[in-house]
Amino acid sequence: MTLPFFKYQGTGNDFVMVDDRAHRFDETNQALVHHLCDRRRGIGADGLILLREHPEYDFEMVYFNADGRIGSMCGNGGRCTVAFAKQLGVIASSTRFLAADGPHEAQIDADGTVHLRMQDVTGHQHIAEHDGVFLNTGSPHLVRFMPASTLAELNVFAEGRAIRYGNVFKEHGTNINFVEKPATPDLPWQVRTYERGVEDETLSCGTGVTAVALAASRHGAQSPVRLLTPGGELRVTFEALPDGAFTNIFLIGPAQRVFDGQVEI
Ligand SMILES: N[C@H](CCC[C@H](N)C(=O)O)C(=O)O
Repeated sequence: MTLPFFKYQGTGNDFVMVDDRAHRFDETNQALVHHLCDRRRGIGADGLILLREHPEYDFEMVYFNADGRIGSMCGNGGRCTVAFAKQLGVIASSTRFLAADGPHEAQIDADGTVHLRMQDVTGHQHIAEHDGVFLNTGSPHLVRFMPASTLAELNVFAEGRAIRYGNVFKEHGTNINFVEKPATPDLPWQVRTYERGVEDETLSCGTGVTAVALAASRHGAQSPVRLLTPGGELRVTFEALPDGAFTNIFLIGPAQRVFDGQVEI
């Protein structure tokens, strides 16, 4: 059997996109998703996304990590799914869709930039053992602020892996974002992320930079926050509430179609 697919990327976080409006893809088939995301034996991607019809929303986004596990939100994937929905003619330039963490709104500018509204974020936790702040922006994230000029040389794979499989997080896992504050406020915050489910550093993580922007607001960052990942620049806007929660959170950045094809399954 052949499966038609599209390949998208957002700041270097790449996804296999499947038009599954008819709900034919078996979402319990972890081995198949894992195979399709394999960079040597399959198409290759950090994750796979199904675009499905939904009775109350423009569409539903069903996200899987490269290891085949389903369940949490993906910010870069969300922007790519919005661009994909536009390509398919499912939406025009604005939409309301459903993802794993609930409803999202989004808009696409004429230049392809997608503004994706994220869920409100209510709490954050200091994790002393890992010298970081933990928050959930649709997916779980630890944010660790690094001393100046140390991020470029950091072994994100080794450091991230030690935290992800350490006592605090080993059961459910977490994504880990290492951050460097800019030397002057007009420059972007630099971020490198170890991603759960890929179990490696990726070029960019959308829910990750969202978590970084919110955590950085306690270190002087003001909305809009510019964030530079190895795969490119993203922006996050938000409103901080007096009780410590955040609302009106938007992740803003590009989403590009790379190629499409058919794969044997
Ligand atoms: N790359 C994604 C994050 C996926 C989250 C996933 N790695 C997990 O929490 O299991 C993003 O752009 O938000």
